[in-house]
Amino acid sequence: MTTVRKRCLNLRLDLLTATKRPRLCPISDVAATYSQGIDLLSQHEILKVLGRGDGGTVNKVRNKQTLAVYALKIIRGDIKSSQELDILRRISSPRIVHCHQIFEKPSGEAQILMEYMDIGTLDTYRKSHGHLCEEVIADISRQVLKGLVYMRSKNILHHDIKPSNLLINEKMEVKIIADFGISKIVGSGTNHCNSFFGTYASMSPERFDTVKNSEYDVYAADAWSFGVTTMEVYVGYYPFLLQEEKTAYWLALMSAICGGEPPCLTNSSSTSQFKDFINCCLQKYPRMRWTASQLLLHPFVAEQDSV
Ligand SMILES: Nc1ncnc2c1ncn2[C@@H]1O[C@H](COP(=O)(O)OP(=O)(O)OP(=O)(O)O)[C@@H](O)[C@H]1O
Repeated sequence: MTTVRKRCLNLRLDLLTATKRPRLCPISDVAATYSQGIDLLSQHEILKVLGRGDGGTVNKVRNKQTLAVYALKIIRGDIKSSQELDILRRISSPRIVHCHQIFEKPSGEAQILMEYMDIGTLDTYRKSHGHLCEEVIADISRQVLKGLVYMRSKNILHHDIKPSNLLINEKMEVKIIADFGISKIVGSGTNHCNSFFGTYASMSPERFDTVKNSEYDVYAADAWSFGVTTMEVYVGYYPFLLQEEKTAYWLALMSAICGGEPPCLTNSSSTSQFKDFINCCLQKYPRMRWTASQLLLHPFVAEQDSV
């Protein structure tokens, strides 16, 4: 059996039907407008396909009249879509990829017109730029944490924070991708941790524990995923050492996340502040883990944001 470092991407536990959908809270403000019966695809020229996810396809498009460039996500009608749209309607933050318009077809297809993030995902940015220094990581962290704090203020869990769900534009603004087919709106009476959507690799230990997880602050899961993301972007690989098991890969991943000690920065070139910051994110027990608001006050992030 070889020990390997392996990124587990896009693996989803197929428990959709076994999980109760959360009750929706009243929508307090509307960020995206509804396109009044106008098919957004017909108003735009497709320039290229930016990517394909579980929920649909994202295209780079240009408005035929204004020539403005956007990202247009086309979602097949499925169980995830309506909640994704509910969440999109709740959010408006400079730290979340902005959604301009939504159009729903009677067939169930939804079209979401978003701001175009020209640099791409943090994952591709890191791969093309090689090692990112602590200063850059601190700047990225600060922006993502502000996004998480905002989401919390709207009672939204992301549940899939990872490098490929963070987008960057040429101004080096980092925004959380509106991949909210996985996210949850927190209402009462629902166990939000008892949900295995999302990428295994970014899941916090308590999300694997269906017995105890209702005892914890559900938002702690996003802080953990943020910590794993930050460490991965810095060291350049997924930070858990996994025993490769051909028959039960997800069990190996679960045992690494739940059974072992959380990863930490051991290299002498990292500052003690950064090591401590990672340590605060990757606390195995959610009650010990810092919240996004607390992490924003950590010296690793706060000292460059003191104005
Ligand atoms: N606003 C945007 N600007 C630029 N590129 C985008 C934008 N939104 C998405 N993309 C690109 O499209 C890809 C697919 O995005 P999408 O949200 O559909 O799927 P995903 O998050 O990769 O997968 P899944 O939905 O299965 O989690 C992204 O990885 C990114 O490269």
